[in-house]
Amino acid sequence: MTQLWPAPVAAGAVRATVPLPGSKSITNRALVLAALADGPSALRAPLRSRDTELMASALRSLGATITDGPDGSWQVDPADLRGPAEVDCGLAGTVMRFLPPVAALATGRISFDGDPQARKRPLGTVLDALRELGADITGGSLPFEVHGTGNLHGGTVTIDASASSQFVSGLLLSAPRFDHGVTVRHSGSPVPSLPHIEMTVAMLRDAGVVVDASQRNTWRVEPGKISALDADVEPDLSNATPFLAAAAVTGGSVTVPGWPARTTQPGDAIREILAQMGADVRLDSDGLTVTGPDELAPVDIDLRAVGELTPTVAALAALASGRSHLRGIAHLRGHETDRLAALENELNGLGGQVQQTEDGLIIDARPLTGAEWRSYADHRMATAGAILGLKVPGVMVEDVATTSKTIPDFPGMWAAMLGDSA
Ligand SMILES: O=C(O)C1=C[C@@H](OP(=O)(O)O)[C@@H](O)[C@H](O)C1
Ligand SMILES: C=C(OP(=O)(O)O)C(=O)O
Repeated sequence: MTQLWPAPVAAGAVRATVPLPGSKSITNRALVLAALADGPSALRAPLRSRDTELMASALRSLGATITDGPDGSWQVDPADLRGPAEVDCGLAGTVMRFLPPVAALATGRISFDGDPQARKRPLGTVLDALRELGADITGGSLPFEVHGTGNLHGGTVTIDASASSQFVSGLLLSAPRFDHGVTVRHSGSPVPSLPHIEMTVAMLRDAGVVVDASQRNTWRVEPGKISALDADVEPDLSNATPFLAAAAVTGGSVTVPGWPARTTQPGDAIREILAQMGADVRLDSDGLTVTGPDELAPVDIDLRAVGELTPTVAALAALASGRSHLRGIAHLRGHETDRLAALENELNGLGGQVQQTEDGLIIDARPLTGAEWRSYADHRMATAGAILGLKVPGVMVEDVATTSKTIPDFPGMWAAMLGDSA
């Protein structure tokens, strides 16, 4: 039976301070680097959610030791990686794209599978690239098998990464351990989510790896050791966006403590987006504080670099005045679900007026009425439904539990934020 979560309506302006768990993208990169490093690593304040637990389980099954520290940290002891092993990717893009190169560096047979929707996500580009770099792989999408020999030749490979920046990040993260490192060249329509590749490059450099990213669409990683990590994981700024949106749509004020002054996380772009929509946005020693206006202004915006913010921005746009145009996000059709179709269907199901374009969405704000809001196993669809429910009575979010992909207790955090105001 479908489980429906009655999204709470805000009784008034939402006022709260909301601490956020760690970044998914940083945690899963750190786990991969730590498992390939030259000594034991410590990760403080990692995200503990489905995507990161799946990454940790997979690395454990390959031989790494990952243990819980008393303060919620993760200690990672690398080891010689070996199969046979079975990797469950769930619906995590980071697991299905970052781990095949790691598996190619292990010995033995390593089989990969995931959720039914994961089998539809683009992946063949990574597997073909690994074959070109010397790996033995059977299959072109989930499920597939890597037959590791303990090392990989590496070298130069040209790929089309227009469907996902994770194709590039996955190859770069393991590349210091390839015999000849790697040079990845992109050829095709523009690569989405470039800040996520910058995050990969920055984390490799922090671990002492030499990376040349000076030429557009080309990344070179030199072979060499990966130094053990001793790292504090930043709060997840993309997961912060539904909470900040709560302030924006209710004329309230929400503070997220620990917002980094400088970051490679694309979620930082929410500051500019909310300011453009008329919110007051302040970053100071308390963190990031967003205060909503009486009415949000529509936006015309290219989200290619920050596509994972789209469900939040679409919910904001549906509650703003006038027409918004979200562009540059055709690749969202290969995310957890086809997010353009899902947002169009569900917003129109509430009485909205939304249409897909070739590379985005046109959203005309209309008075909305409550109805079932389907999540399509997509955590960010579920949180978008929660944002809408603050202002639209009767929004029933199907499968809110899917938020556990990247947030351990979203309904609890949402209720805590609303306190007496729901
Ligand atoms: O590398 C990462 O951690 C991510 C890269 C992006 O993927 P795409 O480039 O496929 O959009 C982003 O949307 C995803 O949530 C996380
Ligand atoms: C696209 C996303 O996830 P994934 O890492 O599974 O690609 C996301 O979190 O919005």
